[in-house]
Amino acid sequence: MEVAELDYRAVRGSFAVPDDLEPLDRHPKATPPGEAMRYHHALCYGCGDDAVNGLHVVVTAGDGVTATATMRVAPWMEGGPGLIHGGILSAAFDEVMGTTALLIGVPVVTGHLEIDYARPIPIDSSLRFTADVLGRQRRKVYLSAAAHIVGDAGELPVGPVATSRALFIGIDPREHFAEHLANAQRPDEHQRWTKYSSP
Ligand SMILES: CCCCCCCC/C=C\CCCCCCCC(=O)SCCNC(=O)CCNC(=O)[C@H](O)C(C)(C)COP(=O)(O)OP(=O)(O)OC[C@H]1O[C@@H](n2cnc3c(N)ncnc32)[C@H](O)[C@@H]1OP(=O)(O)O
Repeated sequence: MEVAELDYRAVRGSFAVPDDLEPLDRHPKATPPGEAMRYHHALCYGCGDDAVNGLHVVVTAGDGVTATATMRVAPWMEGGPGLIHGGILSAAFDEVMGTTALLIGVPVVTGHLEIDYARPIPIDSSLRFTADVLGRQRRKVYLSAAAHIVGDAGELPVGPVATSRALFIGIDPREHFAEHLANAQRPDEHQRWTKYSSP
């Protein structure tokens, strides 16, 4: 089978925050600071309580357009011996920032995500994330985040173990997810997001 060559000039991915950002407001109904942000469904790979193979990230709203999050690095997340797999960490950043964007009242999907891996992250670590909405332009929402290993006494070390930046794109969930709903593990749970009834 012939494999089409990827034209890298056509790849849109880049992270550059534009100069002419629109004013950013915390949505009046956003989760109050200090409370858990629970917007996804119970089987969400990133945050769902019922996702047996999930990350179980817990995101907590902060002040303004910021949030914090926690995740324990479980043994099944191993990549290099004794260390977290880099793709798992990127999924955690994706979840944290995609949820943080909801503070401005815009449901989003990831358009571009980039990670800098600064230090190895051991299995059994507790990670603490901080995330900020940097700005928006039309449907484009720009975020950054950092991860620290929480010490035994709950303290944070000086430098982050990883940092991330991402561009998320605002969507209408009813439109965006409609044609894929039949593949959901529990299609009935998504009725509030979709305008079509499940099969
Ligand atoms: C059923 C119920 C579920 C319950 C939850 C419902 C509520 C949802 C709430 C919250 C969910 C949050 C979940 C957070 C955690 C997980 C997040 C993920 O992992 S999401 C999965 C991975 N991401 C995708 O699967 C996207 C796949 N891509 C697409 O679907 C499209 O490409 C999409 C929607 C992103 C954009 O397509 P277009 O046709 O709508 O819009 P265009 O015009 O192409 O882009 C809009 C603007 O964005 C720029 N843009 C788009 N992609 C870009 C990129 N990669 N790099 C740079 N710019 C990009 C464009 O240049 C354009 O910019 P200009 O306004 O013209 O300036």
